[in-house]
Amino acid sequence: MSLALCALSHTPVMGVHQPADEVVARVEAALDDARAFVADVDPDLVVVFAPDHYNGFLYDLMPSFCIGAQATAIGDYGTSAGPLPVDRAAARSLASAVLDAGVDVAFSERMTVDHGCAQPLDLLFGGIDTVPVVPVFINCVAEPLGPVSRVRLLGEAVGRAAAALDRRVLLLGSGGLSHDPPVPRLTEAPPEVVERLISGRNPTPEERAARQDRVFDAALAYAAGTSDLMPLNPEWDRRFLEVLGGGDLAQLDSWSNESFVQEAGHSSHEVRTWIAVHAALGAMGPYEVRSTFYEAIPEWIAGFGVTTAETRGR
Ligand SMILES: O=C(O)CCc1cccc(O)c1O
Ligand SMILES: [Fe+2]
Repeated sequence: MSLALCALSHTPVMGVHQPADEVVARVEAALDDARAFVADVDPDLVVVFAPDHYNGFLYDLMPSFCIGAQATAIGDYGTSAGPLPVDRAAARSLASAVLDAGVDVAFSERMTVDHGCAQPLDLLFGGIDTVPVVPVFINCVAEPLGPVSRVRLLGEAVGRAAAALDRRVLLLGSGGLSHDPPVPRLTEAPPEVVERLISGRNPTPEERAARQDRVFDAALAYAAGTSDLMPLNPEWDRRFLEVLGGGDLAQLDSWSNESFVQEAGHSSHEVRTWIAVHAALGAMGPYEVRSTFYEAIPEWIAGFGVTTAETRGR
């Protein structure tokens, strides 16, 4: 058995409105490093920890965490659509081990995932259907959210269970870092938007296009400096990455949910996926970061990071 880690930011604006050529080249080089790392690991199972943006998980029933045994990607923002090749037996075994460990993860035989899950698979594997996966949803946007300590415990439980599978497992995290894109919030949205957050599954193609265009327009304004979206916070991002690299993840338990929002924006909660993969890898002993990249990219509304890591000594 072996565990390896790759965590990366996602952003729907990638490839649509590009930053300067040299920024794109640096990101491409970081992704090349990550792809080489993943090719070397040659995983036969990818456990992908991903948030959702009111596509698969809405307020009709919002779990904190959910493991999928069957899952379909919606193909938003040009990411791959269709069924994920979920290893159902592995999904069941991870879910029961996590429940045994005292973390009340939800379980789905009809999970829907969006770009949060599909984009990292597209970027690293060239599609969503090239390697068996187990998707693990982590609620990162729909307040109220539990404390990050629970995400750490989820990650540790998944890591121990994944290590017991006797497979070459890649722990893949998707999201963050600091960013505050225009995602509506239940407590502030007008009634028709609230209704969409509760029961707006399967929008029409026109509704989906309008939503995506709003995000693209917001990115253009943000890059032009004419937006009132909160700025990225590269200092916060680097501090966060340093804690993860150091391996003492319990340090994050004192970071309040409010502090994430105030310092790094609402969607910085997406770093919950990074905490989970590092906790999962760390559950089997000390780890070493193999490559790390960070750049604040306003054009993509993203504190953009790419990290690879594996168990020390491997
Ligand atoms: O579609 C949405 O609701 C939000 C899209 C979105 C935009 C910028 C950065 C992200 O991480 C992200 O997910
Ligand atoms: Fe996101």
